[in-house]
Amino acid sequence: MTAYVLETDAVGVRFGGVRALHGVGIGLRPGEICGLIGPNGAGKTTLFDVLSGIRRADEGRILLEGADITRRSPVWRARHGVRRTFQRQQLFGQLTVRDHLLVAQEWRRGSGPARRERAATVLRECGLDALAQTYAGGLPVGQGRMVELARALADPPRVLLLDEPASGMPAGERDRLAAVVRRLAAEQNCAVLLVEHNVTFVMELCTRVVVLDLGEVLAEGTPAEVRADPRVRDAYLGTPSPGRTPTAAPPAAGT
Ligand SMILES: Nc1ncnc2c1ncn2[C@@H]1O[C@H](COP(=O)(O)OP(=O)(O)OP(=O)(O)O)[C@@H](O)[C@H]1O
Repeated sequence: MTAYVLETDAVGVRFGGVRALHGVGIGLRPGEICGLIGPNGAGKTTLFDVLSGIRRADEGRILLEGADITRRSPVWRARHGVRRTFQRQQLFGQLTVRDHLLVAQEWRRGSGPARRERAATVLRECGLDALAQTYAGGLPVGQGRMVELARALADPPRVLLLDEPASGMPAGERDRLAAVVRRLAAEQNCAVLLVEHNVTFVMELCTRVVVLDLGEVLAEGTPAEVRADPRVRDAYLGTPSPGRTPTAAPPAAGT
């Protein structure tokens, strides 16, 4: 029995001549918060697409608790607890915040009162109760991201993939986001994989970090190990060692 709840085995994806992912093998353990970082174009979103089933890998396999789910649809995966958010917000402007959480539970066909109670609990945990009746279309970006997180939690996930969840959030909301994610991992044993360009946020929140560069895993380890790795500094952290030009602008620190 594998220790991983979700893992990739030698995953490869090509876009014509571009090798977006090559031989990628990562594993997520229940209850861990893992950061996924790397320069623009490293393959982070493509990996999320493959994990959530939106894109089919050209090579390799995706395993959920050891079972091959490579050919399973995004809906199947979501119903088996693999949830994600997107880099670009995906809210329904004409629905209220609360309706987003009710719709997310619809497929279970549980009782209406139970779903409403669950929605109220999650809204409270995410600090959104005051916005329950607000239409999502008018929300500022940071609050919109929080609603996306709440929607992903409405039906408790086993794996949560968060694509730049803190972008556009003021510091106070970022703290709440971090608290919600920590509780989810610690209390519900959910595995969290988080793409984020705010390196300070990643290093503080995550227990492990995977670094992608040019479609391959460049390094992985604790935040301290990854920060100290000269290859990561060269490729991403913006402190190149002599003789190499960084492939991307240095990421924002603490913004
Ligand atoms: N639909 C597509 N068609 C062609 N090439 C693509 C497509 N999607 C991604 N790519 C290419 O695949 C590579 C990986 O892109 P991806 O978006 O996964 O990187 P990323 O690490 O998420 O980047 P960013 O940090 O900018 O979001 C890049 O070279 C990108 O240009």
